[in-house]
Amino acid sequence: MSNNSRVPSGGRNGGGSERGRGDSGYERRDARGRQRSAARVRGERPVSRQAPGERAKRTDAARTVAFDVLRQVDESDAYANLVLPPLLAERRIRGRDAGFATELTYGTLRMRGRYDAVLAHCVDRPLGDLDPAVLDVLRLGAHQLLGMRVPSHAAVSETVALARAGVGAGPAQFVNAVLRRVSEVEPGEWLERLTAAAPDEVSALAVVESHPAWIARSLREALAGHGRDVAELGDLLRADNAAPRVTLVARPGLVDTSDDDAWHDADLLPGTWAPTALVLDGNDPGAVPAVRDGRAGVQDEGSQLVTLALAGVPIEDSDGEGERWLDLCAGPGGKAALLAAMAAQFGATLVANEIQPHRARLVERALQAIPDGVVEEVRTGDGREVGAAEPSSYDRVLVDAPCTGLGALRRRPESRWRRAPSDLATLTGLQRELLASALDAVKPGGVVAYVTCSPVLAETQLVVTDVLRRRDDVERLDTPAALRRALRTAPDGSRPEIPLPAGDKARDDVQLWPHVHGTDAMHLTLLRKKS
Ligand SMILES: C[S@@+](CC[C@H](N)C(=O)[O-])C[C@H]1O[C@@H](n2cnc3c(N)ncnc32)[C@H](O)[C@@H]1O
Repeated sequence: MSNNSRVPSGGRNGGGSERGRGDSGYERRDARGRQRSAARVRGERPVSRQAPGERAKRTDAARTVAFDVLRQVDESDAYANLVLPPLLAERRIRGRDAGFATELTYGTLRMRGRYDAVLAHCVDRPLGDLDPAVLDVLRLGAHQLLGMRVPSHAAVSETVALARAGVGAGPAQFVNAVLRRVSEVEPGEWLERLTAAAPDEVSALAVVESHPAWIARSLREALAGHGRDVAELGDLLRADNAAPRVTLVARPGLVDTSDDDAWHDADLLPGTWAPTALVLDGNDPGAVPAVRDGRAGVQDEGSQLVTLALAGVPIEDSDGEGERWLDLCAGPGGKAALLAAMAAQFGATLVANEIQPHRARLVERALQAIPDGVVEEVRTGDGREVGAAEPSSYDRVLVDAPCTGLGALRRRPESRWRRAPSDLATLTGLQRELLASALDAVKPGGVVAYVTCSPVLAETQLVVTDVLRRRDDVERLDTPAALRRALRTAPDGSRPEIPLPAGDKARDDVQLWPHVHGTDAMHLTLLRKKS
C-alpha cells in the first residue's frame, strides 16, 4: 500500500460509519444481547471522556470493557487477566457478551504486534505519535476485523462508536477512516503483505505471529540449543497465541478424582502427562470446592511434571531420619503445595522460602490443606543467603528461579510486550546466585532441581554450565529418565511416550514446549551434590 493511501492522523477523511446485518456468531451476539443498538448510539450527541459507567450505557458494553482493560494495561502496567474478570462482574456482563469481551481483550493484547504492523500501513505517521487511547481503539477494531468473525460493517461502526464515546468525535472520524482501510484488504492478504515487507524469515514470523523480534530470535536459538528443529519456530509462536486449557493439580493424598464432593459438577478429563493433572472443561476453577480449600489448584502440567520429577529422584545415602526439602523461591506456592503433598507421602518435611512478603503469604494460603507437621516453615528471605546460612541441610531443593517467563507467554497476553532484552542481564545474575546457594544448601547425596518457565538458553543451560564450571562437587543427573518416572501410569503399567530429543540430539536436561507437549516451556535440570 502506498503512502498516498494512508490516513493522515487527525484528518477528516472516511465517511460515516457502516452498519448492517451479518451472520457470524458475534453478530448474533449483538442481535440478542447488546445493551443498545449502534444506530441509537449514532443518534446521540457525540460525547467524550465520560465516566466508564456512563459510556457503558451508550456504547456496546463488551467493547467498552475491553477498551477500559487495555487502557489500564497501558497506563498502570496492569495484568489483563487480573483486571478483566472483576470488571465483567462489576458491570454485570455475562454469558455471550463476557465471552466476546474476553476474546476481544486478550486477542487484541496478544496479536498487538501483527495489528500494529497492519495499522502502520494505514496511518501516515509513526503509531507512537498517536494518542495511546486512539491506538488502543484502532487495535480493538483491527482484532475484530482480522482476528474475529465480526462482519466488517459491525466491527467498524461499533468501534467508531466506542471511539466517539471514549476519545471524542474528531478521533472517531480518524478511527473510521483507518479501519475502513484495514477492512479493504482480506486478512490473508495482510499476512502476505507483512511477510513480504519483513527483512528476513524470522522477522516475518515475528510480525505475523505477533512476537517482538528479539523474543522470536531467542526462541529460535532456544529450539536449536535444546535439540529441536528451528523450523518449529512458527508452530511455537502460534502455540503462544492460543489460550491454554485450564489444568488443575489434584494434590496427592489430599483429594481423589472419585471424590464427588471435592469436584462438585466440574467436567474433568485426565491430563496428558502428569498423574496429578486434570483438565477442566469450561468450568470456573474458582467454583471447584477442592480448588477453594487447597486440596487442588490451577497448575500447568509442565509445572506439575518438573515438581514430581524432583520428588521422585532416588536419593543415595539418606540418613534415614526423614528427608528435609526446601523450595527456595516458593511464591505464590503452586509447586510448594505439590511438593508438600508429596513430602507428606514420603515422611519428609518442607521449608518454603520467598523473598517478597506478600508472595510468602500466598504460599501460606496455597499450603492450607497440607497436614500438620509437614511444613516446617514458610519464611520470607533472600534465597541467595540460604546456602551460607544453612550449608548441607536439605535432601531436595527446588530452585524455581525468577525468569523472563518467555515459556509462559500463552498465559499473560500482554507480557511479551513488557519484557526487554536488558531484563536478561539482571535475571541471569540472580539465577546463578540462587542456584549456587541451593547447591550449598543441599546435603552431599542430595538433589537440586533448577527450573525456569523460560527456554531461553541464557536462563537455562548457560546458568547451569556456568555455575558448575566453578565447582567440582556436583554431577548432572539423567533428567529425562527422572521425568519419565514421573509420568502417569496406565492400568496396564504403560506410560505415555513423551517426545524428548534422542540420538545425537539427546540431552541430560529437559525442555518442555507448548507446541510439542501442550505445556508451558518449562526447563528442568537435575543436579546431585557428590557424596
Ligand atoms: C518463578 S517464581 C516461583 C513460582 C513458584 N515456584 C510456584 O510454583 O508458585 C519465582 C519467585 O522467586 C521469588 N524471588 C525472586 N528473587 C528471590 C530471591 N532472591 N530469593 C527468594 N525468592 C526470590 C519471586 O518473588 C517469585 O515469587
